[in-house]
Amino acid sequence: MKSVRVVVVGAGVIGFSTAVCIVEALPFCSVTLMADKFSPDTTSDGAAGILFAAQFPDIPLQRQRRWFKDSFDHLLAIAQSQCAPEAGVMLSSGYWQIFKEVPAVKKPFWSEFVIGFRLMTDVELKRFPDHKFGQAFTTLKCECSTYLPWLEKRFRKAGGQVEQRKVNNLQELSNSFDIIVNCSGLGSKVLVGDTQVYPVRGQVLKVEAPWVQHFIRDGDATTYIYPGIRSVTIGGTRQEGDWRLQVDDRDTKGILERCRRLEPSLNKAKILSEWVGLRPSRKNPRVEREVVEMQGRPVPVVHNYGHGGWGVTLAWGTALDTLGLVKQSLHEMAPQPKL
Ligand SMILES: Cc1cc2nc3c(=O)[nH]c(=O)nc-3n(C[C@H](O)[C@H](O)[C@H](O)COP(=O)(O)OP(=O)(O)OC[C@H]3O[C@@H](n4cnc5c(N)ncnc54)[C@H](O)[C@@H]3O)c2cc1C
Ligand SMILES: O=C([O-])CC(=O)C(=O)O
Repeated sequence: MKSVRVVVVGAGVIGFSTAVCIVEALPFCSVTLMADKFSPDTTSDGAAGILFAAQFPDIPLQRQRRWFKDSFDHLLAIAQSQCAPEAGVMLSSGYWQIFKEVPAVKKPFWSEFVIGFRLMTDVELKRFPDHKFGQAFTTLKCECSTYLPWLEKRFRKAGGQVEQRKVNNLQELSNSFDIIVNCSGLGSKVLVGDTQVYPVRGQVLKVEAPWVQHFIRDGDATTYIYPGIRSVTIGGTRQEGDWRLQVDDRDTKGILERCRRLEPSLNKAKILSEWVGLRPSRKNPRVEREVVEMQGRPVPVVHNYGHGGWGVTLAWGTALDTLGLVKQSLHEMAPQPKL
Protein backbone atom coordinates (compact mmCIF):
# COMPACT_ATOMS: atom_id res chain seq x y z
CA MET A 1 0.00 0.00 0.00
CA LYS A 2 1.44 3.37 -1.06
CA SER A 3 1.09 5.61 1.91
CA VAL A 4 1.64 9.16 0.61
CA ARG A 5 -0.38 10.62 -2.27
CA VAL A 6 1.41 13.22 -4.39
CA VAL A 7 -0.16 15.20 -7.24
CA VAL A 8 1.88 17.11 -9.85
CA VAL A 9 -0.12 19.73 -11.77
CA GLY A 10 1.24 20.36 -15.29
CA ALA A 11 2.18 18.19 -18.26
CA GLY A 12 4.84 20.40 -19.87
CA VAL A 13 8.55 19.70 -19.64
CA ILE A 14 8.62 20.96 -16.04
CA GLY A 15 5.67 18.85 -14.86
CA PHE A 16 6.76 15.61 -16.51
CA SER A 17 10.44 16.00 -15.47
CA THR A 18 9.33 16.64 -11.88
CA ALA A 19 6.83 13.78 -11.85
CA VAL A 20 9.43 11.32 -13.18
CA CYS A 21 12.00 12.42 -10.57
CA ILE A 22 9.47 11.94 -7.76
CA VAL A 23 7.98 8.61 -8.89
CA GLU A 24 11.40 7.05 -9.53
CA ALA A 25 12.95 8.25 -6.25
CA LEU A 26 10.02 7.67 -3.87
CA PRO A 27 8.45 4.29 -4.60
CA PHE A 28 6.30 4.45 -1.44
CA CYS A 29 4.41 7.48 -2.84
CA SER A 30 1.55 7.23 -5.30
CA VAL A 31 2.13 9.96 -7.90
CA THR A 32 -0.58 11.41 -10.15
CA LEU A 33 0.15 13.93 -12.90
CA MET A 34 -2.85 16.13 -13.67
CA ALA A 35 -3.18 18.74 -16.42
CA ASP A 36 -5.69 20.20 -18.81
CA LYS A 37 -3.27 20.11 -21.78
CA PHE A 38 -0.86 17.39 -22.82
CA SER A 39 1.64 16.96 -25.64
CA PRO A 40 1.40 18.14 -28.43
CA ASP A 41 -0.60 21.09 -27.01
CA THR A 42 1.75 22.52 -24.33
CA THR A 43 4.15 25.45 -24.65
CA SER A 44 7.01 23.02 -24.19
CA ASP A 45 6.05 21.17 -27.40
CA GLY A 46 7.00 24.06 -29.67
CA ALA A 47 10.18 25.19 -27.90
CA ALA A 48 13.35 24.97 -29.94
CA GLY A 49 14.73 23.05 -26.97
CA ILE A 50 18.30 24.28 -27.16
CA LEU A 51 20.23 24.12 -23.89
CA PHE A 52 21.64 27.40 -22.67
CA ALA A 53 20.27 30.01 -20.31
CA ALA A 54 20.25 33.61 -19.24
CA GLN A 55 21.10 34.43 -15.64
CA PHE A 56 18.25 35.16 -13.21
CA PRO A 57 18.94 38.17 -10.99
CA ASP A 58 18.04 36.92 -7.50
CA ILE A 59 18.80 33.20 -7.48
CA PRO A 60 22.26 32.31 -6.12
CA LEU A 61 24.54 31.62 -9.05
CA GLN A 62 25.62 28.35 -7.48
CA ARG A 63 22.01 27.13 -7.58
CA GLN A 64 21.59 28.21 -11.25
CA ARG A 65 24.83 26.45 -12.14
CA ARG A 66 23.55 23.27 -10.48
CA TRP A 67 20.22 23.49 -12.36
CA PHE A 68 22.10 23.82 -15.65
CA LYS A 69 24.66 21.09 -14.97
CA ASP A 70 22.11 18.56 -13.68
CA SER A 71 19.93 19.11 -16.76
CA PHE A 72 22.86 19.00 -19.16
CA ASP A 73 24.32 15.80 -17.70
CA HIS A 74 20.90 14.10 -17.66
CA LEU A 75 20.19 14.92 -21.32
CA LEU A 76 23.78 14.23 -22.44
CA ALA A 77 23.48 10.69 -21.08
CA ILE A 78 20.27 10.26 -23.12
CA ALA A 79 21.84 11.79 -26.26
CA GLN A 80 24.72 9.32 -25.99
CA SER A 81 22.48 6.28 -25.50
CA GLN A 82 20.38 4.15 -27.83
CA CYS A 83 17.29 5.99 -26.45
CA ALA A 84 18.30 9.27 -28.17
CA PRO A 85 16.01 9.11 -31.25
CA GLU A 86 13.02 7.85 -29.26
CA ALA A 87 13.56 10.60 -26.63
CA GLY A 88 14.17 13.38 -29.18
CA VAL A 89 17.53 14.46 -27.71
CA MET A 90 20.61 15.23 -29.83
CA LEU A 91 23.97 16.95 -29.62
CA SER A 92 24.00 20.29 -31.42
CA SER A 93 26.99 22.44 -32.38
CA GLY A 94 27.34 25.93 -33.68
CA TYR A 95 27.78 29.64 -33.10
CA TRP A 96 25.96 30.92 -30.06
CA GLN A 97 25.63 34.43 -29.80
CA ILE A 98 27.30 36.40 -32.46
CA PHE A 99 27.39 40.01 -31.34
CA LYS A 100 27.52 43.28 -33.24
CA GLU A 101 29.45 44.78 -30.28
CA VAL A 102 31.75 42.95 -27.88
CA PRO A 103 29.57 42.11 -24.82
CA ALA A 104 30.57 42.86 -21.22
CA VAL A 105 30.26 39.18 -20.24
CA LYS A 106 32.30 37.09 -22.65
CA LYS A 107 31.74 33.73 -20.95
CA PRO A 108 28.26 32.81 -19.67
CA PHE A 109 28.00 31.08 -16.27
CA TRP A 110 27.34 27.69 -17.87
CA SER A 111 30.25 27.81 -20.35
CA GLU A 112 32.18 25.12 -18.48
CA PHE A 113 29.26 22.63 -18.63
CA VAL A 114 28.71 22.62 -22.39
CA ILE A 115 31.24 20.89 -24.62
CA GLY A 116 34.26 22.70 -26.05
CA PHE A 117 33.23 26.30 -25.31
CA ARG A 118 35.52 28.79 -27.09
CA LEU A 119 35.46 32.22 -28.64
CA MET A 120 35.03 32.33 -32.41
CA THR A 121 38.09 32.98 -34.55
CA ASP A 122 38.42 35.96 -36.91
CA VAL A 123 38.15 33.58 -39.87
CA GLU A 124 34.82 32.23 -38.57
CA LEU A 125 33.54 35.75 -37.91
CA LYS A 126 34.26 36.79 -41.52
CA ARG A 127 31.07 34.89 -42.44
CA PHE A 128 29.10 37.44 -40.41
CA PRO A 129 30.39 40.87 -41.51
CA ASP A 130 28.00 42.78 -39.18
CA HIS A 131 29.30 40.93 -36.11
CA LYS A 132 32.47 41.44 -34.12
CA PHE A 133 32.38 38.72 -31.49
CA GLY A 134 30.99 35.23 -31.04
CA GLN A 135 31.07 32.03 -29.02
CA ALA A 136 31.17 28.48 -30.37
CA PHE A 137 30.40 25.22 -28.58
CA THR A 138 28.43 21.98 -28.61
CA THR A 139 25.28 21.76 -26.54
CA LEU A 140 22.10 19.67 -26.65
CA LYS A 141 18.74 20.03 -28.32
CA CYS A 142 15.76 18.40 -26.66
CA GLU A 143 12.67 18.27 -28.84
CA CYS A 144 9.74 18.17 -26.46
CA SER A 145 7.14 16.90 -28.93
CA THR A 146 9.16 13.64 -28.82
CA TYR A 147 10.63 13.97 -25.31
CA LEU A 148 7.30 14.51 -23.48
CA PRO A 149 5.67 11.27 -24.75
CA TRP A 150 8.93 9.48 -23.87
CA LEU A 151 8.87 10.93 -20.34
CA GLU A 152 5.19 10.00 -19.99
CA LYS A 153 6.02 6.38 -20.86
CA ARG A 154 8.84 6.40 -18.29
CA PHE A 155 6.48 7.91 -15.69
CA ARG A 156 3.75 5.31 -16.25
CA LYS A 157 6.29 2.47 -16.24
CA ALA A 158 7.39 3.56 -12.75
CA GLY A 159 3.77 3.40 -11.56
CA GLY A 160 2.70 7.02 -12.13
CA GLN A 161 -0.89 7.82 -13.04
CA VAL A 162 -2.09 10.48 -15.45
CA GLU A 163 -5.36 12.40 -15.35
CA GLN A 164 -6.61 15.06 -17.77
CA ARG A 165 -8.40 17.72 -15.78
CA LYS A 166 -8.39 21.47 -15.31
CA VAL A 167 -7.65 22.42 -11.70
CA ASN A 168 -9.54 25.55 -10.65
CA ASN A 169 -7.78 25.95 -7.32
CA LEU A 170 -5.36 23.87 -5.29
CA GLN A 171 -7.91 23.46 -2.46
CA GLU A 172 -9.94 21.10 -4.63
CA LEU A 173 -7.00 18.65 -4.55
CA SER A 174 -6.50 18.67 -0.80
CA ASN A 175 -8.99 15.89 0.00
CA SER A 176 -7.39 13.44 -2.40
CA PHE A 177 -3.68 14.26 -2.02
CA ASP A 178 -1.16 14.79 0.79
CA ILE A 179 1.40 16.86 -1.16
CA ILE A 180 0.67 19.18 -4.10
CA VAL A 181 3.39 20.05 -6.64
CA ASN A 182 2.57 23.00 -8.86
CA CYS A 183 4.23 22.94 -12.31
CA SER A 184 1.50 24.84 -14.13
CA GLY A 185 3.74 27.41 -15.89
CA LEU A 186 1.79 30.46 -16.99
CA GLY A 187 -1.33 28.82 -15.49
CA SER A 188 0.05 29.78 -12.05
CA LYS A 189 -1.12 33.33 -12.68
CA VAL A 190 -4.68 32.14 -12.05
CA LEU A 191 -4.14 28.86 -10.21
CA VAL A 192 -2.13 30.36 -7.34
CA GLY A 193 -2.83 34.05 -8.07
CA ASP A 194 0.80 34.86 -8.88
CA THR A 195 0.87 38.38 -10.31
CA GLN A 196 4.61 38.10 -11.05
CA VAL A 197 4.22 35.54 -13.83
CA TYR A 198 3.58 36.94 -17.33
CA PRO A 199 3.70 35.79 -20.96
CA VAL A 200 6.52 36.53 -23.37
CA ARG A 201 5.15 35.60 -26.78
CA GLY A 202 7.44 33.67 -29.11
CA GLN A 203 6.85 32.82 -32.75
CA VAL A 204 8.98 30.30 -34.65
CA LEU A 205 8.91 28.53 -38.03
CA LYS A 206 9.98 25.01 -38.93
CA VAL A 207 11.70 24.80 -42.30
CA GLU A 208 13.12 22.01 -44.41
CA ALA A 209 16.84 22.67 -44.84
CA PRO A 210 18.77 19.46 -44.14
CA TRP A 211 21.99 21.08 -45.33
CA VAL A 212 21.94 23.48 -42.36
CA GLN A 213 23.79 21.60 -39.63
CA HIS A 214 25.20 24.34 -37.36
CA PHE A 215 23.10 26.51 -35.06
CA ILE A 216 23.45 30.28 -35.18
CA ARG A 217 22.00 32.72 -32.64
CA ASP A 218 22.30 36.49 -32.76
CA GLY A 219 22.91 38.40 -29.53
CA ASP A 220 19.67 40.31 -30.19
CA ALA A 221 17.95 37.14 -28.80
CA THR A 222 15.29 37.23 -31.51
CA THR A 223 17.21 35.75 -34.44
CA TYR A 224 18.13 32.09 -34.29
CA ILE A 225 18.52 29.03 -36.50
CA TYR A 226 18.46 25.64 -34.78
CA PRO A 227 18.82 22.47 -36.86
CA GLY A 228 16.84 19.60 -35.34
CA ILE A 229 16.16 15.94 -35.97
CA ARG A 230 13.63 16.38 -38.80
CA SER A 231 13.60 20.14 -39.52
CA VAL A 232 15.26 23.45 -38.68
CA THR A 233 13.58 25.78 -36.19
CA ILE A 234 14.05 29.45 -37.03
CA GLY A 235 12.92 32.35 -34.89
CA GLY A 236 11.89 34.27 -33.19
CA THR A 237 10.12 36.98 -31.24
CA ARG A 238 10.08 38.07 -27.58
CA GLN A 239 6.89 40.11 -27.02
CA GLU A 240 6.35 40.82 -23.35
CA GLY A 241 2.81 40.78 -21.99
CA ASP A 242 1.43 39.66 -25.37
CA TRP A 243 -1.18 36.88 -25.01
CA ARG A 244 -1.88 36.35 -28.76
CA LEU A 245 -1.56 32.72 -29.80
CA GLN A 246 -2.23 33.31 -33.50
CA VAL A 247 0.60 33.38 -36.04
CA ASP A 248 1.38 36.96 -37.06
CA ASP A 249 2.38 37.30 -40.73
CA ARG A 250 4.53 40.33 -39.97
CA ASP A 251 6.50 38.24 -37.47
CA THR A 252 6.91 35.49 -40.08
CA LYS A 253 8.28 38.03 -42.56
CA GLY A 254 10.68 39.50 -39.99
CA ILE A 255 11.94 36.06 -38.91
CA LEU A 256 12.59 35.00 -42.52
CA GLU A 257 14.41 38.25 -43.34
CA ARG A 258 16.63 38.19 -40.28
CA CYS A 259 17.47 34.49 -40.50
CA ARG A 260 18.19 34.67 -44.25
CA ARG A 261 20.60 37.50 -43.59
CA LEU A 262 22.58 35.18 -41.29
CA GLU A 263 22.15 32.06 -43.43
CA PRO A 264 21.35 33.04 -47.06
CA SER A 265 20.82 29.41 -48.10
CA LEU A 266 17.54 29.51 -46.13
CA ASN A 267 16.09 31.29 -49.19
CA LYS A 268 15.76 27.80 -50.64
CA ALA A 269 14.13 26.25 -47.56
CA LYS A 270 10.50 25.16 -47.62
CA ILE A 271 8.35 26.39 -44.72
CA LEU A 272 6.83 23.38 -42.97
CA SER A 273 4.93 25.03 -40.12
CA GLU A 274 4.54 28.17 -38.00
CA TRP A 275 3.95 28.17 -34.26
CA VAL A 276 3.39 30.55 -31.37
CA GLY A 277 3.98 29.88 -27.67
CA LEU A 278 3.82 31.96 -24.51
CA ARG A 279 6.92 31.67 -22.34
CA PRO A 280 5.93 31.41 -18.65
CA SER A 281 8.14 34.29 -17.55
CA ARG A 282 8.97 35.65 -14.12
CA LYS A 283 11.85 37.74 -12.81
CA ASN A 284 13.06 34.55 -11.11
CA PRO A 285 11.55 31.07 -11.48
CA ARG A 286 9.67 29.96 -8.37
CA VAL A 287 11.15 26.75 -6.98
CA GLU A 288 10.09 26.76 -3.36
CA ARG A 289 7.87 25.16 -0.76
CA GLU A 290 5.09 26.53 1.40
CA VAL A 291 2.56 25.02 3.75
CA VAL A 292 -1.00 26.12 3.05
CA GLU A 293 -3.99 25.66 5.36
CA MET A 294 -6.64 23.76 3.34
CA GLN A 295 -9.90 22.42 4.79
CA GLY A 296 -8.52 22.90 8.29
CA ARG A 297 -5.21 21.08 7.82
CA PRO A 298 -1.71 22.09 6.67
CA VAL A 299 -0.91 20.88 3.15
CA PRO A 300 2.63 21.12 1.71
CA VAL A 301 2.66 22.84 -1.69
CA VAL A 302 5.86 22.77 -3.73
CA HIS A 303 6.11 25.20 -6.66
CA ASN A 304 8.23 24.77 -9.78
CA TYR A 305 7.30 27.26 -12.51
CA GLY A 306 8.25 30.52 -14.21
CA HIS A 307 11.27 29.37 -16.26
CA GLY A 308 10.62 31.85 -19.12
CA GLY A 309 12.66 31.03 -22.23
CA TRP A 310 14.84 28.46 -20.44
CA GLY A 311 12.42 25.77 -19.26
CA VAL A 312 13.79 22.94 -21.38
CA THR A 313 17.31 23.85 -20.29
CA LEU A 314 16.53 23.90 -16.58
CA ALA A 315 13.78 21.27 -16.33
CA TRP A 316 15.75 18.36 -14.90
CA GLY A 317 17.80 20.52 -12.51
CA THR A 318 14.76 22.29 -11.07
CA ALA A 319 12.90 18.94 -10.94
CA LEU A 320 15.67 17.53 -8.72
CA ASP A 321 15.41 20.58 -6.45
CA THR A 322 11.64 20.06 -6.31
CA LEU A 323 12.18 16.41 -5.37
CA GLY A 324 14.35 17.64 -2.49
CA LEU A 325 11.52 19.92 -1.32
CA VAL A 326 9.02 17.04 -1.52
CA LYS A 327 11.38 14.91 0.60
CA GLN A 328 11.59 17.74 3.14
CA SER A 329 7.77 17.79 3.31
CA LEU A 330 7.69 14.00 3.84
CA HIS A 331 10.18 14.34 6.65
CA GLU A 332 8.03 16.96 8.37
CA MET A 333 4.89 14.87 7.89
CA ALA A 334 6.41 11.75 9.44
CA PRO A 335 5.12 11.06 12.96
CA GLN A 336 7.61 12.52 15.44
CA PRO A 337 8.73 10.23 18.30
CA LYS A 338 6.98 11.08 21.60
CA LEU A 339 9.34 12.51 24.19
C1 LIG B 1 9.23 30.18 -29.26
C2 LIG B 1 9.80 29.54 -28.03
C3 LIG B 1 11.05 28.95 -28.10
C4 LIG B 1 11.61 28.39 -26.94
N1 LIG B 1 12.85 27.82 -27.04
C5 LIG B 1 13.43 27.32 -25.92
C6 LIG B 1 14.73 26.76 -25.98
O1 LIG B 1 15.36 26.70 -27.05
N2 LIG B 1 15.30 26.30 -24.83
C7 LIG B 1 14.62 26.34 -23.64
O2 LIG B 1 15.18 25.93 -22.61
N3 LIG B 1 13.38 26.86 -23.56
C8 LIG B 1 12.77 27.36 -24.66
N4 LIG B 1 11.53 27.92 -24.57
C9 LIG B 1 10.89 28.02 -23.25
C10 LIG B 1 10.14 26.77 -22.87
O3 LIG B 1 9.22 26.45 -23.87
C11 LIG B 1 9.39 26.98 -21.53
O4 LIG B 1 10.25 27.49 -20.54
C12 LIG B 1 8.85 25.65 -21.04
O5 LIG B 1 8.08 25.04 -22.04
C13 LIG B 1 8.00 25.83 -19.78
O6 LIG B 1 7.52 24.56 -19.42
P1 LIG B 1 6.32 24.38 -18.40
O7 LIG B 1 6.17 22.92 -18.20
O8 LIG B 1 6.54 25.26 -17.22
O9 LIG B 1 5.05 25.01 -19.14
P2 LIG B 1 4.04 24.42 -20.22
O10 LIG B 1 4.71 23.63 -21.26
O11 LIG B 1 3.22 25.60 -20.64
O12 LIG B 1 3.11 23.44 -19.39
C14 LIG B 1 2.21 23.90 -18.41
C15 LIG B 1 1.28 22.76 -18.06
O13 LIG B 1 0.45 23.17 -16.98
C16 LIG B 1 -0.89 22.85 -17.28
N5 LIG B 1 -1.79 23.74 -16.54
C17 LIG B 1 -1.70 25.08 -16.39
N6 LIG B 1 -2.71 25.53 -15.62
C18 LIG B 1 -3.45 24.44 -15.29
C19 LIG B 1 -4.64 24.25 -14.51
N7 LIG B 1 -5.25 25.25 -13.91
N8 LIG B 1 -5.14 22.98 -14.38
C20 LIG B 1 -4.53 21.93 -14.98
N9 LIG B 1 -3.40 22.07 -15.71
C21 LIG B 1 -2.87 23.30 -15.86
C22 LIG B 1 -0.97 23.03 -18.79
O14 LIG B 1 -2.12 22.37 -19.32
C23 LIG B 1 0.34 22.36 -19.18
O15 LIG B 1 0.17 20.96 -19.20
C24 LIG B 1 10.91 28.43 -25.71
C25 LIG B 1 9.64 28.99 -25.66
C26 LIG B 1 9.07 29.53 -26.80
C27 LIG B 1 7.70 30.12 -26.73
O1 LIG C 1 16.30 32.31 -27.19
C1 LIG C 1 16.56 31.31 -27.87
O2 LIG C 1 17.59 31.18 -28.53
C2 LIG C 1 15.62 30.15 -27.86
C3 LIG C 1 14.77 30.27 -26.69
O3 LIG C 1 15.14 29.81 -25.62
C4 LIG C 1 13.53 31.04 -26.78
O4 LIG C 1 13.14 31.50 -27.85
O5 LIG C 1 12.91 31.19 -25.71
